[in-house]
Amino acid sequence: MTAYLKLDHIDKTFTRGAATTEVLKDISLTIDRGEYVSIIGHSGCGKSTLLNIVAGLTRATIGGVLLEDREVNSPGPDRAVVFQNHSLLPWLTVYQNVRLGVDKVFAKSKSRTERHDWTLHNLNLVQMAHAADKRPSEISGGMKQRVGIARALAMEPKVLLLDEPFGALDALTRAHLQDSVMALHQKLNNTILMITHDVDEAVLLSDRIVMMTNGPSARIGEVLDVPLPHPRKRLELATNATYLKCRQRVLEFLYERHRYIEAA
Ligand SMILES: Nc1ncnc2c1ncn2[C@@H]1O[C@H](COP(=O)(O)OP(=O)(O)OP(=O)(O)O)[C@@H](O)[C@H]1O
Repeated sequence: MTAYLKLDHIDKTFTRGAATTEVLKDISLTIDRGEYVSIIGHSGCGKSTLLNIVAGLTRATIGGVLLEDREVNSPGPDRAVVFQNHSLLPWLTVYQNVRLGVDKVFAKSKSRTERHDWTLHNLNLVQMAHAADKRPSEISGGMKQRVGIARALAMEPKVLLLDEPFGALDALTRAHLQDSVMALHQKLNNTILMITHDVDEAVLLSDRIVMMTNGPSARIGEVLDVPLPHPRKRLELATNATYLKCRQRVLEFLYERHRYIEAA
């Protein structure tokens, strides 16, 4: 069986003038359809660079990405990205922000009425249909992230790329949104690749956690399976032995074996 998403021997070197920095070294990973995979690692190790390569926003120096056996060379609606800072267009309403993507992707395959219904359907999925006519400045940070997720889902991507989607939110809003993303994953069974700094978030949400070593020349240090059945409930997991073991394993990797050393 071929991999759904394959990161194949990726190296990435940035060059500025005479200076070159090798950020990623020989990254290989395969992700199955419907899997939720998180990438965790210290600041600056190259997580966003890797996600951008999968998104097609940055080219790998060596190696590449295959999605259903097709090489990824540019951005496309089959790989929708949700960034830490929502990136909604401020002059458009919530509805229009989602509709814009829907019109772009489904201009030929859906009628106007279908595109309207599909936009509302996706706003409903993230419980934001009630704010359809509001502008981004009129809604909270958590709500903006929900709209960003609706916009991404509305493109029916093969892979959803989440770049620290909860990073800018307060703890409670973050927990609510994590629960929503878990519920959406249960319902839609989408394939998700997420970057996070947060160990609990990684264990709570993921089927597998990819741990990166520190840069430069960051590699995949370890991949951990999280064998907890879905749906998961955060309160029950707090005392679950498997959860605690996974959490401990990631903490050991990050804070013992691959401690972050501040540049001098
Ligand atoms: N366009 C670029 N040109 C040169 N260097 C870059 C470029 N983009 C990223 N880098 C460098 O690559 C390294 C990895 O950056 P990246 O943002 O991918 O790390 P990260 O793990 O996502 O960090 P954080 O967790 O802090 O967001 C950093 O040293 C960064 O300075």
